[in-house]
Amino acid sequence: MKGRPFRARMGFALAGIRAGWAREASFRSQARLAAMALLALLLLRPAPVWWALVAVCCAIVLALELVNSAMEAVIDLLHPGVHPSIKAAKDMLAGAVLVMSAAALAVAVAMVAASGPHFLEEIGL
Ligand SMILES: Nc1ncnc2c1ncn2[C@@H]1O[C@H](COP(=O)(O)OP(=O)(O)OP(=O)(O)O)[C@@H](O)[C@H]1O
Repeated sequence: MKGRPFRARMGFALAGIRAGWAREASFRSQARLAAMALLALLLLRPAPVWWALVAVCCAIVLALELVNSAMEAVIDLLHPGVHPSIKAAKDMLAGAVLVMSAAALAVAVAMVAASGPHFLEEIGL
């Protein structure tokens, strides 16, 4: 299975994103929030650094969500039963997504605070 051509590996990665979308409601919710962030960027048109910051935050949250789902799937396959260590592992994975989501929210608030006044001025308010 190793050493496949780049095109095939890209296909696997896209299939992974499609699987995350199809199987995980939380991935779909985070993807919708990322789309709203893009809309806010298009409306507010802040400095380029904000585009980069928001893009990196959205990408990390979505990537963590995929890692979370992948780990959960493997854990459930390897050990279908209930176990306190599995609870700890799954809760830590969820915690990782929460930590990054909080950071992304902070960046979004800072971006709106920084570029909101300029936007209101532009539209005459
Ligand atoms: N096999 C298990 N053993 C022990 N605790 C588990 C196990 N599976 C899930 N849990 C715990 O039960 C709680 C709910 O987990 P569950 O996976 O149902 O919901 P979730 O974390 O919201 O995931 P999802 O996003 O897939 O709905 C969590 O605290 C989780 O750690």
